[in-house]
Amino acid sequence: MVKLLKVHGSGNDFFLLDQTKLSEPLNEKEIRTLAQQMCDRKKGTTGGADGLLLVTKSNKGALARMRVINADGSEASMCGNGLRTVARYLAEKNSLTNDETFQVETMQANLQVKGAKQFADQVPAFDVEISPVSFQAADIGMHLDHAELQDTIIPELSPSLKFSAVAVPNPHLIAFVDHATLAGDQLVELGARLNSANPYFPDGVNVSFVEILAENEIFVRTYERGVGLTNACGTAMSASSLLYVMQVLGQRGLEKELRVNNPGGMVKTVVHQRENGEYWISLIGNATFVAEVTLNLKEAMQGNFASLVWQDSGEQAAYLGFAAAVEQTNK
Ligand SMILES: N[C@H](CCC[C@H](N)C(=O)O)C(=O)O
Repeated sequence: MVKLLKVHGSGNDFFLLDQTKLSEPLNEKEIRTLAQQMCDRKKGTTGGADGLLLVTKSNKGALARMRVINADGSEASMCGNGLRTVARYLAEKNSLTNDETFQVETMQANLQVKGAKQFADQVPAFDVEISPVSFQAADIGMHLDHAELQDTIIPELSPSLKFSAVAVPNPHLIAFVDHATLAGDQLVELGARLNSANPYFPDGVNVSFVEILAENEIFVRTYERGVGLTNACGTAMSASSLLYVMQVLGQRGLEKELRVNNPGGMVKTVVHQRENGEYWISLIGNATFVAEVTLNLKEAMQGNFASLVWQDSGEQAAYLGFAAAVEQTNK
């Protein structure tokens, strides 16, 4: 029997598995199969998840490495909401204090993480670095007639929406929209189209619609590659904050705390610029441990969850109270 955690950041939910605790680490095929079986929203007895987060040893001097496996078994380079929960897991595992900064290795970079002030009673929060940022079509996997895309109409995608594209390093396609468009069907239509066989983003892309609510406040809704519509996507909220600062606020938006609402709750972001001009983003939000899940990995890989034991942490009730209060202030 193996212990996993069911975790979430803004309702973007994952199973977290510490591979270093297994006597025999899973191979690539087993990892893919486990993610597909456990994340299935209909088959799993636990309601599934958006993905699987794997904690492994770092070979690049970080405290540990995080791998992100989407619900369909594909691997993402990063996960902002997931990284907050992995940061909390590692801080607790290594008995670190809340303000101690440490590094987590991800596919493209070692990222700085640290504890943050809790969002509410029993709603612990973490602050994680989102980087590297690139606007180059090649880094985004974008095959349109543009080397970069900033606030531009692309008739093949929509006759009226203006799109921007950025890798953070997950690939994101983002449009600022009005409320009706944010809430309408277009996001799912476009997300589904660009994440099945298509000439523009052959490897898929995370698609987000963003509504500006106030000077320091936006709402982001995302259709994720490898998953579908999610409650929230951390890298999408970071990418959207960056574009909002670049295209709307300008210099005065740098180093400023933004409030980013999403269907699963709310996070805060801060956009920074290094001396060499490169941008990076701080993503600050809840890191909730919903339950400890004990199961037999071999059985789970076959979609058999009969011997699974679910031990609730009680944190989710506190999170739901917080999310309800956020929704109330948004009305
Ligand atoms: N939900 C994650 C991102 C997953 C990205 C993934 N869907 C992909 O790029 O394939 C987040 O909080 O940042």
